[in-house]
Amino acid sequence: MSETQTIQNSAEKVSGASILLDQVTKQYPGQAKPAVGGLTMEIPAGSIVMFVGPSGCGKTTTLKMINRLIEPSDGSIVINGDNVTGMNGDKLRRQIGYVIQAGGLFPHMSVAANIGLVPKMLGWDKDRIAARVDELLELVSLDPKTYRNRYPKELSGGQQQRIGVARALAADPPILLMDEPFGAVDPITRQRLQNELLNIQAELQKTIVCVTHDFDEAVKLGDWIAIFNEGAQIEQYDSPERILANPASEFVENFIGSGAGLKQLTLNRVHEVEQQQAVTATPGEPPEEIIARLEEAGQQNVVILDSRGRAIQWLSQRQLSRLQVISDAADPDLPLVNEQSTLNDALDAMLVASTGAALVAGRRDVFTGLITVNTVMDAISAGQAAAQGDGDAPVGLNTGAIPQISDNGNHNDAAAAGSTAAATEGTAEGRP
Ligand SMILES: Nc1ncnc2c1ncn2[C@@H]1O[C@H](COP(=O)(O)OP(=O)(O)OP(=O)(O)O)[C@@H](O)[C@H]1O
Repeated sequence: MSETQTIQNSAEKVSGASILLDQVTKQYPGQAKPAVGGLTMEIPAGSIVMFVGPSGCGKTTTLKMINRLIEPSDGSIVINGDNVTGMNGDKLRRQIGYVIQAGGLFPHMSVAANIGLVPKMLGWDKDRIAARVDELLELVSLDPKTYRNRYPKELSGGQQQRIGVARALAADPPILLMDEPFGAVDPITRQRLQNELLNIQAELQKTIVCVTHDFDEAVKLGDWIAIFNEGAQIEQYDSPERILANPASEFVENFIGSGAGLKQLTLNRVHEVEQQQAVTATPGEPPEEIIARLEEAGQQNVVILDSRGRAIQWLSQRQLSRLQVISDAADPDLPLVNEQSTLNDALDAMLVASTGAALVAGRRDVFTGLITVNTVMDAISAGQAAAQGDGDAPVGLNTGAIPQISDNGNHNDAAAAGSTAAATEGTAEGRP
């Protein structure tokens, strides 16, 4: 790939680019063993791939070789079919978003200047940069008027992290690399940021490679999870469902830890299951009219929505019958979940509120319906059954070149035989 080349976006809806690590090795000077040893790995366009594994196993080194912040000692990085190993590193990095813990923002630059950094380097004019900054602030759920002129120290940890994501997305790169992006925030903010990332991804379909220490985070965010052992040896590279249902080795079993059954709950998100419609009303509506509507619909409870369609109260017929007027006060204890929340989060919300259902909010927190305990239980059983099937995981191995793809789209027999032989010899092998 020449220095003037740019990464081409994939065809169709996916704006992400495919990445292939082709027999990549990193040997740091003075180290006995390579930090990354002969790693071959497909990262499909438009998917989220999570890197997990014990400390020092080579996750960050592998990530940083993709944008060549670390130069591989051997092997190549191929993006959308183009070998980028010889490309100018700075130019490559302007086309790959990079997010690190706590956002990695420049403290002396305003939010707008931080976000506009790469567009400015790319020579965009001022108006275009300003419009892009505002658009990205909206995307990460921060009001542009309030935040564009602030400095990083005037932001919470979660807000800094959002700006970090906005900055990485500024020039609309096809690839986003994230190194422990949510490591420095509290668990609730972390959950919210994870949900936001999933919302953004649903819209943008980037290729996201993310290093995390948190296996639950990997399960929640990943389309695919790569579990590495020392030297970036792949122990298993597969869907979260299948890793949980069929760990490839004792190492993976230990890594998942106890409670694999419960982790299944984090596999499904609220938007993937059916929601029940609810009777809704607005503040000021006469309670007796609402009761009449509930009776007609054969329902017990009504959801009160504010002027922006957000749920603020959830009242039973009995509560309604005692009220003169429906106020516009928001009940702080509502069992509220987001469409991107996991079923685990939804069950939690129901348990905390001692209710058999939770209220679901979609984009901009608009109420979309109810999720019930029964729906959650059914989804868990269905998920467990589905995880038993064989699927088409991307290739990940440390045993040589990527197997050739035959005309019918399968990896050919010779390569498959090679993989099997390697696996029998006890070499790390990503496909079960
Ligand atoms: N600049 C360097 N020089 C020499 N050795 C290094 C260098 N950077 C990393 N290493 C070594 O390479 C190995 C892999 O490090 P890397 O940071 O990629 O691991 P990691 O899996 O990301 O770890 P962690 O989860 O602790 O962040 C480690 O043994 C580390 O000590």
